[in-house]
Amino acid sequence: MEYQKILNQIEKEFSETKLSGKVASYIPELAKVPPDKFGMHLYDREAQHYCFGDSNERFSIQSISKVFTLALAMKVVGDDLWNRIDVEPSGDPFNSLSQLENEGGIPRNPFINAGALVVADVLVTHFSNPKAALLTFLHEITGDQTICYDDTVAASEESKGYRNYALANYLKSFGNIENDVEEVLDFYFHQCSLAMSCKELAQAFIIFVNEGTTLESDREILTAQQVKRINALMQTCGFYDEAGEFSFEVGLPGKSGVGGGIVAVHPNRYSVAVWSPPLNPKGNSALGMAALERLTALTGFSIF
Ligand SMILES: NC(=O)CC[C@H](N)C(=O)O
Repeated sequence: MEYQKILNQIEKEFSETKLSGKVASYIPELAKVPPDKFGMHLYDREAQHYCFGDSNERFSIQSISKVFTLALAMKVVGDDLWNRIDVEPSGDPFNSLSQLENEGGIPRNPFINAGALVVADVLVTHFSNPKAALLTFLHEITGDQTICYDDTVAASEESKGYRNYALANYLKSFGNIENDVEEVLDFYFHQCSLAMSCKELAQAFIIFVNEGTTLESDREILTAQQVKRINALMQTCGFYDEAGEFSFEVGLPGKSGVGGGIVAVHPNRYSVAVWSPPLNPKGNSALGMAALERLTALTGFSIF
């Protein structure tokens, strides 16, 4: 498959496009990111790299981090995790509070903020230094020791984190947060602040392409069964109330973040990351979704 040709075509097609959408501003630091950044990186199972644009520039991965924390939590607590979080699409925005009341404090899935806060709580319970444990995990799967948190972004989100404070306190009132709310939120804001490039994200997500094993170092990080479950969750819940639309347009499991990044995987073929900061009304990168739609249209295959 001539991936580089296809990527070049996507870059060309969108170079003239007038950007729609708005850069996230509820986290003040994110509002400073230039809206015209655009990059894409595809990494295939033969360990070949294809890219264009700003694919080597690090950006705030935000909710994409929820895939990493979920993977780590599944490794450390196994199926017990599912006593505290469900695996159903929410059909609601990522930061919604409303379902929690009717559903007794059990979040619909691990990718909405409520679910990710419970995952964060699991990691805070399990590790004496959860922030260091998450970095070690990322360094292991990417082989890159320089990936780290952006403390300025974490502090910026904390300063305006009213909704996540509300969610964490509400979950705690149902007994679904074990630790101190401040400690869980500090971990959560840091995981969201992780700075990674499209290339690094595509490399990290290759484990979801390659049955849980890294390509270059051949390390088994997750079992094939765990990968099946995480890919299923990305497919059904990775884009909140736009998960159906992403499936319909792109046809791959994936995860977005309000920093404008999207990562998607084609099991057994490739992982791909795209970055364009302006978001559509559902909080997903507008250009990123369009570019991935072109990728599966031009290659002629998706998982369906
Ligand atoms: N969808 C996202 O990327 C949201 C993550 C962001 N840190 C928040 O909690 O609001």
